[in-house]
Amino acid sequence: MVKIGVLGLQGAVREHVRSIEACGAEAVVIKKVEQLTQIDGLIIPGGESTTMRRLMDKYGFIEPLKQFAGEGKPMFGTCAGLIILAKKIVGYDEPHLGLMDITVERNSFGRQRESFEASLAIKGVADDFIGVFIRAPHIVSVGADVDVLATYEDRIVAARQGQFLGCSFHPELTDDHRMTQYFINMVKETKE
Ligand SMILES: NC(=O)CC[C@H](N)C(=O)O
Repeated sequence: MVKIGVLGLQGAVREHVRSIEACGAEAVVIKKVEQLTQIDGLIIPGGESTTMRRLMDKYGFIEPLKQFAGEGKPMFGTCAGLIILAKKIVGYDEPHLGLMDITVERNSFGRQRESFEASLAIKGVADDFIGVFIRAPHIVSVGADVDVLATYEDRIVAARQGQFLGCSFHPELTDDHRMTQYFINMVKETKE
């Protein structure tokens, strides 16, 4: 069985654990760098990217996570986690992990739409996936190696670049676990 880590510093950690377990995989909440050796893939959850970054610095996660990626291990960033993975963030000089070749914009769906749900067609996942968006970022542009998986109102909201998967919405907050399953399949394929 593959072991999927969920970065457990801040945000929707338990919800991802529940979704991973619903898919029949083992979930490990990652609170210490040493735990990274136990897992085959990592989910960086939604929450608040600036707070998460502060805790990543405090607990020394930045370099070890870059190394984890360097080993080819799959990583999935959802919402704030997507911002953490991105190479560029609109309005900021420096990225966080800077691993996935995308530019993201934070809180980009406007104040009046702080949170909403939308039905999405996600390539390789589902034609009718309910995406829960909470102060969500969107992907402004992608590099040549990045596959756009879903758009909403002409904005990119899910993408994949080889070992990296990212989405603007929270795929762990409903009982539809197909997006989580898609990531688990990426992890299985990498492990084989
Ligand atoms: N639901 C979320 O993860 C929101 C992301 C948050 N707006 C941020 O910029 O980090």
